[in-house]
Amino acid sequence: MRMTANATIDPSEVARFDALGAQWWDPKGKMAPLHAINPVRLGFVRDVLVRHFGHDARSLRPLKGLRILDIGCGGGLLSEPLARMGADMVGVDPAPGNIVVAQSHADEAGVRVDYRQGTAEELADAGERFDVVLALEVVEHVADVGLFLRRAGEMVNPNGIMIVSTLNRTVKSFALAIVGAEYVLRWLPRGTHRWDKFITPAELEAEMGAAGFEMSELAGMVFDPLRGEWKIAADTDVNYFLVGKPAFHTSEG
Ligand SMILES: C[S@@+](CC[C@H](N)C(=O)[O-])C[C@H]1O[C@@H](n2cnc3c(N)ncnc32)[C@H](O)[C@@H]1O
Repeated sequence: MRMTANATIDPSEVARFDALGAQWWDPKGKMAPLHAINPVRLGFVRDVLVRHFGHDARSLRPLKGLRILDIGCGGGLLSEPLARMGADMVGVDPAPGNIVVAQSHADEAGVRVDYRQGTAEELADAGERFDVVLALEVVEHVADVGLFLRRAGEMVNPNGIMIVSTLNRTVKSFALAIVGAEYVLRWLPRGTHRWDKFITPAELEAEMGAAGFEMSELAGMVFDPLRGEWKIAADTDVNYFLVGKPAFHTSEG
């Protein structure tokens, strides 16, 4: 496997994702939790973007006209549906196996996504610019969160937006995301997450600030056991989203 040596890369993390292959798109496989949260997070991303850019939420292609970068795109679980919503999608991931899976799935589905094997840093160095930069469920797997966000942030247009989702570092997240999800329910393979790499919203906001972004929205995502589904909520104790706008350009979308 060829992998780019890079400051934000934790090679053992990337190797684990690289080995997933067909598991990426199996809703009952190792990535089942991502499939379970996908409708809710796609709805959240769509709503944030429609509001920010003043698009028509009822349109069949509400993201038309937006160039979006999905950093750490994995098998393409986000890139593909966002492309269906009309976005001009670029998906980047350092794991070559992920890009092979994502590309062949998109080809079979007839969806156009520009997938690239590489890192945020490489795209930033190449001068790429986007209306939207997404890093969903990625920062807890990178080697240097501050550097990752700075390089990702460089690619956001002045009127653009960055959305990051991750896991909070709380007693509750240790109980639910590590003990519950990996050991009791076995939703995820053991060792998928390291609790010490989780980041609190205040820490993430500070890192985003250092990258030149101010927080415009903080939202939690929780599992509703009565309905058996995930939903957006004020509770950020375990899973959460942080939306940031370039700090020097705050008033309009
Ligand atoms: C939990 S998966 C999330 C995949 C996708 N974002 C999603 O939510 O469906 C984490 C992904 O981040 C990628 N990754 C790890 N370190 C990275 C880095 N430094 N830069 C970009 N992506 C990275 C992994 O290869 C993996 O595909």
